[in-house]
Amino acid sequence: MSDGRSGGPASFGDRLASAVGERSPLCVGIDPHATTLAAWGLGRDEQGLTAFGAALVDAAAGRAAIVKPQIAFFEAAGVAGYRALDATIRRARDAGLLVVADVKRGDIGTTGDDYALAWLDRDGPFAADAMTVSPYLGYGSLRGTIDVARRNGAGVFVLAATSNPEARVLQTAVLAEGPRTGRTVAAGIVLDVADDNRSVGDQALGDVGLVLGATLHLDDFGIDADAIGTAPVLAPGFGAQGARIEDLRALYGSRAEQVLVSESRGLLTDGPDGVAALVADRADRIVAALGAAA
Ligand SMILES: O=C(O)c1cc(=O)[nH]c(=O)n1[C@@H]1O[C@H](COP(=O)(O)O)[C@@H](O)[C@H]1O
Repeated sequence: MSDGRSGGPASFGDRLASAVGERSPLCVGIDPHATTLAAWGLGRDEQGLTAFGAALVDAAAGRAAIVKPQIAFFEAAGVAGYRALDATIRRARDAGLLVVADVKRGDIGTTGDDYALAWLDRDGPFAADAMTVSPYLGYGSLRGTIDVARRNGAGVFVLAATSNPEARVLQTAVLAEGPRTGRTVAAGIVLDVADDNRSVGDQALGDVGLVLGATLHLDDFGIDADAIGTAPVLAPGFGAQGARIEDLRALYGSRAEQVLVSESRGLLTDGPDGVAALVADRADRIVAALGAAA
């Protein structure tokens, strides 16, 4: 890994910007659902999960910036699943892909620090480039996690407005105290993340990203797209959950260029041999959507 300006590892934001520029802002979800494994003739065991991961990684290589293994589907197979996950992450890194571990971790500070070391330490067991984290124990509880990430040239994606409909009542609630009084919970998180990225200078993309689902309208959550600042946006919800790549600009406005279009099940419909064509289709459609007038 090349050195960054401070002599440490290159930042996640800079590495992500390069990966997007070289390939595309597509994030290929690696979600080995039991039903898909069965349909593909694979077992929910080390061999089957490793084969699934390899098919997705090989299809993503050269076209996607990043892959996102959903840890739940590996964890469901226990220790064997974690061995398959390890093989999948290594294969992705060897292919030049960035990896965001979709673990949705979040705990009190001292506990959170060890989650971060487990997933993001460059010499740690998984050494992913980024992980998803939940701020619902308070944004401040993520401080140690973000510090570990930055020290390792890694990043985090903070859940702000998630794609699932049942999140809305919580994430649109209005804060009654603190510096973000009067803002929605989701908008408060967006502002906290933007401040965090601003605090480390002038990277084109920050190391602290946001999860803003593509199934919702930012306005409905009280979020102003400009407030996102330099945060990269992980946007699940395309494909199986109904969002359309063609709506990228309508959904994310001034920040559409910072969005990682994330799709999982939608890339699995044509079997292992069909993934590469679907990945290419999505990458082309993103380029077309971003090329279209705002
Ligand atoms: O953090 C995520 O990736 C995530 C956040 C969110 O708001 N909604 C969401 O669906 N996800 C994840 O994104 C993936 C979506 O999968 P598909 O609906 O099959 O494309 C799953 O792994 C989800 O856990």
